[in-house]
Amino acid sequence: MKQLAYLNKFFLRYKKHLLLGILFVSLSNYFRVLQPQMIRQALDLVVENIGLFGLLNGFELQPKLYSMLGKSLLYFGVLVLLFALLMGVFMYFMRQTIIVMSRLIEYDMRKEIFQKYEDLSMAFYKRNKTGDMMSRITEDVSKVRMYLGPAVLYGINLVSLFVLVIYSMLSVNVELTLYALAPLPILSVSIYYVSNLINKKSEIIQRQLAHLNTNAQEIYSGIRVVKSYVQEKPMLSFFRKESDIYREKALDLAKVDAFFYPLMVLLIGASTVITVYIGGLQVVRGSISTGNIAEFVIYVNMLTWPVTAIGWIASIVQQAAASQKRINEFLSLEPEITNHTETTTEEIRGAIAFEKVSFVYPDTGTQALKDVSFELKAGQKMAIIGKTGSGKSTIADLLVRMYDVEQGRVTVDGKDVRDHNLFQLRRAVGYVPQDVFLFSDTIAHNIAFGKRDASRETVEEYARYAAVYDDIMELSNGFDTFVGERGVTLSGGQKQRVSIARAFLKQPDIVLLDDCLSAVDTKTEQQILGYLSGALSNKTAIIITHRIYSLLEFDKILVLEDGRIAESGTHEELMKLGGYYAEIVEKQRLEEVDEGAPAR
Ligand SMILES: Nc1ncnc2c1ncn2[C@@H]1O[C@H](COP(=O)(O)OP(=O)(O)OP(=O)(O)O)[C@@H](O)[C@H]1O
Repeated sequence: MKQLAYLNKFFLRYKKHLLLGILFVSLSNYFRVLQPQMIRQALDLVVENIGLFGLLNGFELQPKLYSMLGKSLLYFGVLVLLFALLMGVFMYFMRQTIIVMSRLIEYDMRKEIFQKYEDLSMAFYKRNKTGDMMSRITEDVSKVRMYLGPAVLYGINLVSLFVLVIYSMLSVNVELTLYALAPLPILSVSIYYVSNLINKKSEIIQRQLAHLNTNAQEIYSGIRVVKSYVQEKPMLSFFRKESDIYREKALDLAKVDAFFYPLMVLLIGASTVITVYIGGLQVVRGSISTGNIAEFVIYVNMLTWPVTAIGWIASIVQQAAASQKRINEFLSLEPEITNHTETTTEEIRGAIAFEKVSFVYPDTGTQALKDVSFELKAGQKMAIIGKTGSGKSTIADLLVRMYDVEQGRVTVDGKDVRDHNLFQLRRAVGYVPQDVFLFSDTIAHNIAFGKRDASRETVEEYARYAAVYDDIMELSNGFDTFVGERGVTLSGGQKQRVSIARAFLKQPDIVLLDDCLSAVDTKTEQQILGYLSGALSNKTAIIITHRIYSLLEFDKILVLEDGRIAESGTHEELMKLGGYYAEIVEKQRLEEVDEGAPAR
């Protein structure tokens, strides 16, 4: 319950809805309780006049009494209808206030959680599974919404109806009230247990369904591997096994579910029988009227749903508290990477320095960089090469502050990256990460991702710089072609170039390309590098690569080995050194000779 206190700020924000809701619930119940009283009066009128009607048999007055009785009954009937109508109107308003309030809070909460997710750093994304994050923003919020809307609504309804009905019952007869209400607590407790059981079983089913979905999704994504290894049948039997488990659990739930209504009907039946029995004796004793029995039977039935709802509400509140606990866990997290600096008018020139930087990935404890130092003046170009896992991408991550260094310092224009305005710094860097990612949107929107207002001409211009224009024009809808989930309609090289266009369009002060020319042929590579050395000649660029680019004259080349700088210098210096770099250049030259390409 403590967890749900977090939601109070939302109740406060929408207090108008809540207060009006309470008012409408009470008014609706007021008119509801008036109805049995009208019925009691109508019944009493009939019972009282039956004897008189018999006595007047054969007399002229009998038809008059008949028509008078008919008119009175009609009057009561119209009143009951009118009250029912008023009750319905206020019921409509109560839903329009409380349920609307719950939807508005749900909307606010989703936005809040989404924003929190966006603020949290990369380390958070490494630690948590996407499915878990998704379920907190969807299922958990929906469960909390059930508390905010239906549970609050039925809770208010329960209290107001109880006060009104029990007051009306007690004012008729205390003893009959106690007898009539006796089975209701049993109903409430049993419903609580049954709905708890239903919820537990539903959760198991939900989990199994999620598992089934994940499996199916993975099989579809890896359909190429499945088909080429002829694993369709084993996959089907695996899916069937998981589906069988789901079916068993669903049937199990159906059994418990089937108990719900019979149990309710049984206990209401018990209440009605007791009311008629004890009420009948009271009528004989003369302490209540016959109409009171009917009135009580209606009251008891009126209380059935709210009493049933107690168990149901308790179960919803329990679930909402568990969900809110999970949501609060994320909301209370503080992002490791934060911005402490106001936006400045100062432009980033692009001088970069790493000063004795060592870095250990917090989640795995892997030491990725050890004592790395280098300096790059504004406008200089640098290549980083090295074996896989040597720490190249980590340098890029530290520069754009996906992580912060623990030892040493990373500076841009002589200022620690942590003292720069985070967003200005990131905006200044045109970063193409190694794992290229395109959104399920049109190619044009993907390219204009960093500058949403870019015109179509601009998008096309940058697509040309990234040497992907012709490829895009060959697609059926050109720049309006929709890129499917993770860009399935594009080849690896095309995806890389679309991401490069996206980075170039930002007109960055620092270009950071992480191994993003790997799936691109030599001619295209030359086109892109030509843009870098031409139009972007005064911009700083760091290119992480496995290949040596002969076209681009690098001011500095770093060779990383196991997180340390093993070699550093210009092409000529490193060639003279005769180390890893010279070895790679030689290997590449031989390959090019083999392929018949001109060697450098
Ligand atoms: N997010 C991460 N969490 C934990 N460890 C990581 C993470 N990213 C990289 N590492 C580890 O840090 C080390 C350096 O990785 P990095 O990605 O910087 O290498 P790389 O030189 O770019 O490799 P490649 O050429 O294969 O891309 C590796 O041992 C890797 O396993």
